[in-house]
Amino acid sequence: MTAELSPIDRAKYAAARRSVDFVEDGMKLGLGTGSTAAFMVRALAERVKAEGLKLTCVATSSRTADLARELGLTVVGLDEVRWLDLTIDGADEFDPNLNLIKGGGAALLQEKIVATASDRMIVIADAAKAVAQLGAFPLPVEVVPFGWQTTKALIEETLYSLDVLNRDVALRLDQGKPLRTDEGHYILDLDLRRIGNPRQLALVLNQIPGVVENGLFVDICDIVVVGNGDGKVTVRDINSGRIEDGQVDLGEGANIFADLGD
Ligand SMILES: O=C[C@H](O)[C@H](O)[C@H](O)COP(=O)(O)O
Repeated sequence: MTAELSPIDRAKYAAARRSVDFVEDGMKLGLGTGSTAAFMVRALAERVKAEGLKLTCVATSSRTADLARELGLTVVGLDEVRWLDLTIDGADEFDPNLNLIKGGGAALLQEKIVATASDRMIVIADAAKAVAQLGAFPLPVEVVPFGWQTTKALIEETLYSLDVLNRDVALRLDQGKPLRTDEGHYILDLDLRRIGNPRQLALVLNQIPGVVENGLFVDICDIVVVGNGDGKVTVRDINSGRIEDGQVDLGEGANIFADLGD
């Protein structure tokens, strides 16, 4: 079954599978959004079933909440628990300092709130998401629909004042209409090619009226678990500097992949 999966999906599964080893009984857990996070939710549900773990989960999107509930996980609102032990989520890019671009799946707002309210954040990714400098992936910025074109112009002016050379800003569409986030906002994708100073850009963008949040996660992620198509995984902890290599048995994913219909 796993042989039919693309190498990228095997890499995502490997990272996801390894990440759930960090989950302990009784934890309050943040569940990320996206294809890698979906593998994690499935791997987590298998562990919960097999070991009878008692977990309280907070989802970062309606999609993740639906999937987690469907798989029998207990999902509550963030305000019911206030603080989480751990959040596991995907990313669109991560740099050597474990700063991230997130929001490719339009869930960056809830993702940032949940990750910030967690003792630790683990990012799970295939190796292609590792970059020397953030920015090849267009940076998602969530804006309110009211006056969004004015907000877009203000963002462009701000990028100009920061000497950002490439500053293409595009409204994200879904079937020809502006994509709406779970909160009803729009997403502007900033194609910047290179982000020299993610901390500065994140702060400046959030000063612009109409901007709700941006997809730069600076100093939020603690651990990255990087998966490869052959099941090899590397765990890197930015706080301790520890790097650990391991291997995930891709055959263990057979149930999960079968559920996906692959
Ligand atoms: O809004 C979506 C999230 O930030 C995702 O975690 C991110 O886009 C990575 O998604 P995927 O695992 O599908 O590449």
